[in-house]
Amino acid sequence: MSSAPSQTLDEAAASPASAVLQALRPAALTRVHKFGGSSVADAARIAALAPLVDDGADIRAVVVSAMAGTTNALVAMAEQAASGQDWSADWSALRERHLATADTLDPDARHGLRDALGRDFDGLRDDLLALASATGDLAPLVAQVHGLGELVSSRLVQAALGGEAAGWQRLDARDVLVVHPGEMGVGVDWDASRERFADWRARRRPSRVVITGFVARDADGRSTTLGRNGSDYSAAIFANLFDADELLIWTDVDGVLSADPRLVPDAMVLPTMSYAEACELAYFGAKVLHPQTMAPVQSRAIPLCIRNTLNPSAPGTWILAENPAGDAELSPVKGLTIVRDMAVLELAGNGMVGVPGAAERLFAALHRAGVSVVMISQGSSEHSICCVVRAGQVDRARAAVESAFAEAIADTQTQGVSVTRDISILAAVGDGMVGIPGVAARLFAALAQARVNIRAIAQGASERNISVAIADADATRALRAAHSAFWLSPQTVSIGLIGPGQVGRELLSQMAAVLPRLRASSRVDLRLRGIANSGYMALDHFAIHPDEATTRLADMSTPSFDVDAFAAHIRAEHLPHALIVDCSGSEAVARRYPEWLAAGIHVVTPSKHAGSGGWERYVAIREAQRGGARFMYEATVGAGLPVISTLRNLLDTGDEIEAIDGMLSGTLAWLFNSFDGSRPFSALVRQARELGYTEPDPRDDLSGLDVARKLVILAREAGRELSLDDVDVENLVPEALRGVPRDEFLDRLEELDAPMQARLAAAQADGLALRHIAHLSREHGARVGVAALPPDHACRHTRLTDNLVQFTTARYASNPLVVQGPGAGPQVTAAGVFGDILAIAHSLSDGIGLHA
Ligand SMILES: Nc1ncnc2c1ncn2[C@@H]1O[C@H](COP(=O)(O)OP(=O)(O)O)[C@@H](O)[C@H]1O
Ligand SMILES: N[C@@H](CC(=O)OP(=O)(O)O)C(=O)O
Repeated sequence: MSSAPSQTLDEAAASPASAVLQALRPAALTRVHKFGGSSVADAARIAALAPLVDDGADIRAVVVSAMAGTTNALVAMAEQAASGQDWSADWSALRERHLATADTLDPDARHGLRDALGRDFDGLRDDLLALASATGDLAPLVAQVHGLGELVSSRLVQAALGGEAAGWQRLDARDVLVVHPGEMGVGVDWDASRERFADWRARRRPSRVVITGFVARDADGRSTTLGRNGSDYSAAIFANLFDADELLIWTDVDGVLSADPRLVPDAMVLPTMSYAEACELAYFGAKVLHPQTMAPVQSRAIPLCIRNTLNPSAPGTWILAENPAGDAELSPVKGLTIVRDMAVLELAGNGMVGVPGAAERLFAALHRAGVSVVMISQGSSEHSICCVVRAGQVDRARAAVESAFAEAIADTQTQGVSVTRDISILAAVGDGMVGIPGVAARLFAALAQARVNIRAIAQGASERNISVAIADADATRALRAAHSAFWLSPQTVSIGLIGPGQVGRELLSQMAAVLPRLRASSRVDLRLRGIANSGYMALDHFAIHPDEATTRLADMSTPSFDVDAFAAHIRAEHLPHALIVDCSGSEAVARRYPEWLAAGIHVVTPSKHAGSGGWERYVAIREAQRGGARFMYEATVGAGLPVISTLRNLLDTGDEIEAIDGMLSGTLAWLFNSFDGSRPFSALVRQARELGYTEPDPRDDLSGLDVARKLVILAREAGRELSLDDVDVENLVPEALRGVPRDEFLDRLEELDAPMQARLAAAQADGLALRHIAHLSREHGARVGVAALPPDHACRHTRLTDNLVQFTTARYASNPLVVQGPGAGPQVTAAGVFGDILAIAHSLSDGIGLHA
C-alpha cells in the first residue's frame, strides 16, 4: 500500500533519527502536517506548501493556523467590539488582506474563494456587532471571532493545494473536536471527539484534508479554542485521531533550537529530542512548540518532526520517545529557555521550622486563588518557602497567602509574605543531565561570570530541568552566557581588528591559512567579528572570513567607525571571550585599553604606545588585568621573536634579571653591521632608506627613541618603574640637523659622516666594532646608543637586520641567555601578534569568565 516518499522526506530521511524510525516502523501511510501562521503568511508562502505535502502518503491531513498576525488582529477586534470601540477599519483591512491573497491564489475564481471569504467576513461582522450588544456568556462568540483566521486560511490552503478537484477536502475542526477547560489547560473529550471523527470519516472517506487548527467545540457544541498558539496541539490531536505515522510541524526555523534564536544568535538545531525534553522546553517558553502538543502524540508514540517551510531540505528536529544513544555527548543540556513576567513570592518565619503542613497550607491557598505555581524552592532549614508565579497573579497570590497565614503573621510566628517583581526564569533542560555531575555547576559558573544574581533555584528529582529565577533585566545576558557555557567551546573568542595596515593585513592572511586547521585540531574557535580603520568599520554577527575582511571594509561608503560601538559589538554576550587586536598605531585607540581590559576584553597589539607611554596608563592597564583579561604585546620588541615571553618565563620561574642588552632596531642593526669604513655612513643610510629599512624620515630611527621605547617595555616587564625620560638616549642626528625639514636633512646627510668615521676608526684601532645597543642594569641604568664591542660580544655575531636580546640573570650569569633573529617586517610582526592571540586562546577554559 505504501507509496514512495517525496523528495523532501527523502532528504529528511538522511537524519540519524529518521534512520532509526525507518528501521522501527513500516513506511509511513498517514501523515499529518501542520503549518503555522508564519508558513501561511502570504500568497507566496501558501503556494509553496503544495510540494511539501506532496509526500506520497496514502492519507494526508494538513492542519493550518491563521495567516501570521490575524489572530492578534481578531483578538483586538473582539475587545474593541465588546467595549464599544470602532473595529470597522481593522475588519476592512483584514478582509482586504485575505481577499487579495485569494485573488493571487485563485486568479480565475475557479475555487470560488472570493465569495466564500466574503461570506466568512460578513459572518465576522455580524459576530462583532453581536458582541457589542450581547449579554451573558460571551465566550463562545468571542471564540468564534478569534477562530475566524483558521477558517479563512484553511480555504486558502485548500485552494492552493488544488481544491476539491485534486481531492482536497476541508474540515472545520469544530465539527469533530470536543474539548473542555481543564486544570492544565484545555482538555480533549477523547470519546466524544473520536465518535464524531469516526462519523465524519465514514461519511467523507477523506484521503486528503485541510483542517482548521486552534478551533474546537465545547460539550454543548459552542465555539471555543485551544488557547493561543494552540494549532500545534490541534495537529497533535488530529495525528492521534488519524493514528498517524508521523506528524510534521512546519514553521519558520530549522527545528527546535538550543535556545530562542532571536536571543541567542549561535543557537543550534537539535537533531533529536525526547517527548519529555520537548515538553519541558515548551512549558518553559520555547515558543516553537505549544506545551500540550506532546501528550496526544506520545500516547501513540507518533514521531513528531519540526521542519522549516523556508528551508525544506533541512532535516529538522525529530521528537521521539527516547533520544538515540550517544545523543547526550553533544551537550548534557538540550535547550535553554527564558520565561519572562514572573514574580517571586516568599513566605518566611521561624514559626515554620519543623511545623508540618505549612507548605500544604501555602499551596492550597494559591490553588484556591487560582494561581499557578511555576517554580518552588525551599531551603532545608524550612525557614522560608519561595515560589515563582506569573507577575499578573502575584497580587492575588500575596493576598491569598496573607489571609491563609493571617494568624501566624499576627502573632509574629511568620514574618509575612514578600514579593519581588520583574523576575524571569531561566531553565536548562535535557535528559542527558540525569546523573551527570557538574551540569548545575557549569550553569551557575556561567551565570556568575555574566554577573547574574540568582534569586531562587529549583531542580526536580527527574534531574531533567534546572530552573533559576533571575532579574528580568539580566535575562538575555544570562541566557547567552549559559548557552555559550554548554554549546560553545570555552575557547571561542570574538575578535576585532583595528587597523588593517601592513601588519594587520598580514595577520588576516595568516589567520585565514590556519583557522580551519586550528578549529579541527583544537577547541580554539577564533571568530573575526569586526574590522575597522580610522574611518570605517565592518561588523558581523557571526564571523567575517579573514580573506574577505579588507574588502568588506573597502565596500563601506559612509564613515562609520565608532570605537565604543566597535568594542561593544566585539564583547558579544553570546560568546565566551572577546579580544581586540590593535594594529592601528593610534594613541587615541591605545587610550581605550584600560577600559576594554576592565570590561573583560583581551587586548593584543604590536604598537608601543601603551607599553612605553605614560606610567599612569601602564599601571591602569596592569590593574585592569586583575579581572582576568590579558594585555599582550610581544610584537613590540623583536617582532615575532619570543623576547617578552622569555623575560616573563625567567621571572615567573624565580630568576633575577641582572642586565638586559640588545640590538632592538633592525634598521640600526643593518647600518652598523654594514658600517666597516669602506663606505661612508651617509651612503648606508641612503641605501637603507631605499631598501625600506628606515622610516620615511631616517631621523626617527637614528634618534634612538624607538629603541628606547622597547627598552622601557622590557624594563617595566622586569619590574622597573621606568619611563622614556629615564633612558639615557644617544641621538645619532647632529644637533644642527634635528629641527630641519626632512628633505633638507636628507640633502645634508653627509654631515653625519665625519664624527661617525672618527668613532669607527677609534674602535677599530682597539680591535672593536660599533653596534647600536640598548642596555639596562641597576649599575648603569637604562642607556641607548652606539657602543664599541669586542669580537666575542654576542652582538658582533648578528646578520643583516637581526635583533638580539641578551638576558644576564642569576641563572644565566656567566653565559647569558640570547634571543636572536630577524626582528622586523610585516610577516614576523604579524606572527608575533598571532602568537599572542593564540597564547590567550589556549589559556582560556571553563570557569575563566571575563565579561564584566
Ligand atoms: N528553542 C527554540 N527553537 C526554535 N524556535 C524558537 C525557540 N524558542 C523560540 N523560538 C521561536 O519560535 C518561532 C516559531 O514559533 P511560531 O512563531 O509560533 O511559529 P508558527 O507561526 O510557525 O507557529 C521561531 O521563529 C523562533 O523565533
Ligand atoms: N492562530 C492562533 C493559533 C496558532 O497556533 O498560531 P501559530 O501556529 O501561528 O502559533 C494563534 O495565533 O494563537
